[in-house]
Amino acid sequence: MTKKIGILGGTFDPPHFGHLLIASEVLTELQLDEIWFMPNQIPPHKQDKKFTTSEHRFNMLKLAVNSHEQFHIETIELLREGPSYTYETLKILCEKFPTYSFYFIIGADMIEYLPKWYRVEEVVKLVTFVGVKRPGYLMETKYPIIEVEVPQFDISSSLLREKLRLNKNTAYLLPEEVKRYIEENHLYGT
Ligand SMILES: Nc1ncnc2c1ncn2[C@@H]1O[C@H](COP(=O)(O)OP(=O)(O)OP(=O)(O)O)[C@@H](O)[C@H]1O
Ligand SMILES: O=C(O)c1ccc[n+]([C@@H]2O[C@H](COP(=O)([O-])O)[C@@H](O)[C@H]2O)c1
Repeated sequence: MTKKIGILGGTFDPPHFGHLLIASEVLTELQLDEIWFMPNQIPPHKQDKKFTTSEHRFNMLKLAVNSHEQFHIETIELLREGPSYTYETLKILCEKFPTYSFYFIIGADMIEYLPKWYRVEEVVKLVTFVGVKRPGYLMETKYPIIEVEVPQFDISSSLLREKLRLNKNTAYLLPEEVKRYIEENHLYGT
């Protein structure tokens, strides 16, 4: 069976409504069958930073995507040790699902960073990149990208980590279930 799959790769530390918004908009605009949220083990470009454990990031993502029947989690990168190079991942997924077409969703910050991706020239042959705007970043790139217009939402995991650390209001920025999980597990200084 052929399927059109959108992949949203990320660190999801924590997942927020910006992630869910772009996934939902791309799903409907491109008439995809499913979105696979794909948390990485070690983001290739942030190898020197510290992250919340894979287990907590996975659990939070599960709570975030639970209520949407076309949203799924792909754990391939979480199960692989070392930096999660997208090229390595996509090679495996394309072999495993030869009849699927993959659409890799990235925000404008990542579009700027694409020239530094490991074997990006090969990556563009494996997937269609779908770019979405993000406040403060340009959409310009020499790589082939489909742009999907989404309402811009100036929110990031870094902003949320900071707000949670300072015990500031996070209502309407992330799902309540995720917020509850963060508090119960005392993540981000809560
Ligand atoms: N508010 C947003 N608008 C558009 N794209 C977004 C938004 N938030 C995240 N993305 C995109 O989602 C993907 C995964 O992002 P990631 O999990 O790293 O979250 P982040 O908010 O960018 O995190 P951090 O602040 O820690 O860098 C990336 O392609 C990123 O560009
Ligand atoms: O493969 C690479 O070289 C590469 C470099 C930077 C980012 N990525 C991937 O791009 C996605 C978004 O990254 P991030 O850091 O915003 O979570 C995520 O799936 C990363 O693994 C991939």
